[in-house]
Amino acid sequence: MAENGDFRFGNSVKAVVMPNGLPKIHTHGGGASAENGICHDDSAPPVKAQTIDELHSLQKKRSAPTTPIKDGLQQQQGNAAFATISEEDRHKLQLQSISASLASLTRERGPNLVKGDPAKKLDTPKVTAEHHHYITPTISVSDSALKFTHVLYNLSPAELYEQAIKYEKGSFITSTGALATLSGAKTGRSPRDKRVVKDETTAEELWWGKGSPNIEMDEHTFLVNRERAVDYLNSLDKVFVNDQFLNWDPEHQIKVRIVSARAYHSLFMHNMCIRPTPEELENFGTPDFTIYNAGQFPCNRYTHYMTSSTSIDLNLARREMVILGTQYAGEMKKGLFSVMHYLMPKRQILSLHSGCNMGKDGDVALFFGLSGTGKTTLSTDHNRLLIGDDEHCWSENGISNIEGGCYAKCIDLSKEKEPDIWNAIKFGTVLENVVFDEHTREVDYTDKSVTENTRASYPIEYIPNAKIPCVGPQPKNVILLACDAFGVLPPVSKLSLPQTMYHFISGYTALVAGTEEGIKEPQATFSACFGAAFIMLHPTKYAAMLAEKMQKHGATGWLVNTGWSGGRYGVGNRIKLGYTRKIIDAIHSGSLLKANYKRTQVFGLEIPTEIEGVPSEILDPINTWGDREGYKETLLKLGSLFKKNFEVFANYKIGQDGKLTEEILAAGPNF
Ligand SMILES: Nc1ncnc2c1ncn2[C@@H]1O[C@H](COP(=O)(O)OP(=O)(O)OP(=O)(O)O)[C@@H](O)[C@H]1O
Ligand SMILES: O=C([O-])CC(=O)C(=O)O
Ligand SMILES: [Ca+2]
Ligand SMILES: [Mn+2]
Repeated sequence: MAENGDFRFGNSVKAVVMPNGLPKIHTHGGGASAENGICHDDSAPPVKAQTIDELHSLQKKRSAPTTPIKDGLQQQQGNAAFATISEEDRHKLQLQSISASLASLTRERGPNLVKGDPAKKLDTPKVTAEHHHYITPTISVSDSALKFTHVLYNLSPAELYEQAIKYEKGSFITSTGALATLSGAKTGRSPRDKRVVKDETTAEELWWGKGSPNIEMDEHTFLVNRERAVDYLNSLDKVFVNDQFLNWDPEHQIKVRIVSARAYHSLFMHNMCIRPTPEELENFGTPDFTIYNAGQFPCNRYTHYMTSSTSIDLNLARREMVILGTQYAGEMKKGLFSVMHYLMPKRQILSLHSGCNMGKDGDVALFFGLSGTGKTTLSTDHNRLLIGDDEHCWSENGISNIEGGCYAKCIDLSKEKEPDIWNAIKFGTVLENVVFDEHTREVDYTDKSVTENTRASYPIEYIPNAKIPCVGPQPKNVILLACDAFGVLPPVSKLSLPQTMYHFISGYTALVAGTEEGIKEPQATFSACFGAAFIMLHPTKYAAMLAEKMQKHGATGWLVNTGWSGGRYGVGNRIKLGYTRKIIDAIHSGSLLKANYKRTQVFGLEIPTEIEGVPSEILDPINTWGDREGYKETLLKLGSLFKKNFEVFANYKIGQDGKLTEEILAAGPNF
């Protein structure tokens, strides 16, 4: 026993004072422990290891089964070629595919890849190493051709936590188990740095010019940036690779690959995209779309078109996206959303910046709105099934979520008002840019020290009543959310179809720029289709599809103001979330459809006179303003902002005959 170097405390321990003054601990040799009836800690069976290394090797067992080997019959039926090959070959194919993704387009060969963490020394990296050959290697190899890049492929959240905490500054575990991270200098998206390759096809198909989010770049510049990102990624010791899916409708699902430099990015996408089962992963094959996220590595300002150190580049023909100079993870999520806004309409499927939930009776509601208007907050509803909080497709099959997770705003998050989101912030959840107590690691959700755009990204199944698979039937209600900081839009109005189209194309919200001190002017924002930053085609294309689908399926449109009441920002207050929830309940239940309505001035909106659980006097905003003149003035001001914004759309025809266009124009403010 003593020879093994262990020692134990007991009444037989003798202290002998050593020359250095410290007592030497002396223990009895074996056998004597039970003698005096004192239970020693060797009463448990001894550990089944002779060395520490051996002990550690016992701790981990091989990962859960890959697909069970299919029986002969299934194989004959042509059930996936992958099932017939050995695991080793399958890994080889996977590495080959990743090496092809990461290959430079100009060098003779792709990077040397090896699977696994470089920190875990592998005896024989050559065995699993894989590179992608273009032509036979020549003698003129560069240093980069000699090094290995480790691939951390579809790691689990636990593994990604370890990577983040060990290697990424600013990564911590919060008191509820979430992974707190910093996204670096950028804490939001950079729409002015998002470029799209303009080629013969996209020049025709996409929306370009004033108001469009598609800032052009040429193919060559894209390749320059792509090479820069790929070289950067290959220069690292390791890269993270996620192979995942988008769209819960199996008929229109796409396969995406995300190559990134940070565990934070890998965990974020693990949460946000649809997670493949081990079997689906084995049969993944070649991705339909690939993101190269070089994160902190900037673009070269000498490169044509570059106006800052950040560039987010989309190439639809190559089905690739390159991210340079921003670590904000939302860039990947919303970049893929842009891709869906191109691919889906080609298949007559409408892509939507909306939340979606479903009642127990199968009634589906969509929640449109710009950032911060309440899509996530209101679609996450304890009494209903959550289909998704941000991105959906509307097809002949019904509604399907594009994503596998949610991305909730956290500023001022409270357990009482948003219990489901609060409880979703646990192990596996990425918490971006929040501030926490350095000792207890309790998050202070009111703290805006890093940014106001603090976020939580979690898998959708963290919401207890998530609807898995995330699909639902044709929608019954289409709810347009606006956070009106002017305080003149009614808390709820029922819309005609042309009005729904008018407000969908307008895409209005108004937030306040600086919320810190003093009263600042609310800033009206108009963003076509409630998501101009992500659409690829002209807004009227999406609007026509929405009109056609709403008409066909008899959906009712609503406009809900989740913003100010009782005066503009600085005078009034934001409508209580509890009231907005009651309004939404009345829409879902169908009771609001049967209410009595009156028509408002200027916007011509139909507003109900009564809603259960909501004080009737707030339903018409004029009642809540002390200053009636101020109300009228502000209402007219907002009306003219709407008119001015809509001017650019006045000349477009919507739908086949253009009849709807006249009706839509007439459905705007009238004064
Ligand atoms: N009456 C209200 N209705 C809805 N949300 C409210 C209301 N009052 C305050 N809020 C707050 O407004 C915010 C709405 O943000 P939410 O995350 O739902 O935005 P979102 O529409 O999902 O935006 P994004 O597209 O950026 O994710 C939440 O922080 C919520 O607590
Ligand atoms: O994309 C983001 O950063 C967050 C989001 O959902 C939006 O802005 O609509
Ligand atoms: Ca959201
Ligand atoms: Mn969003």
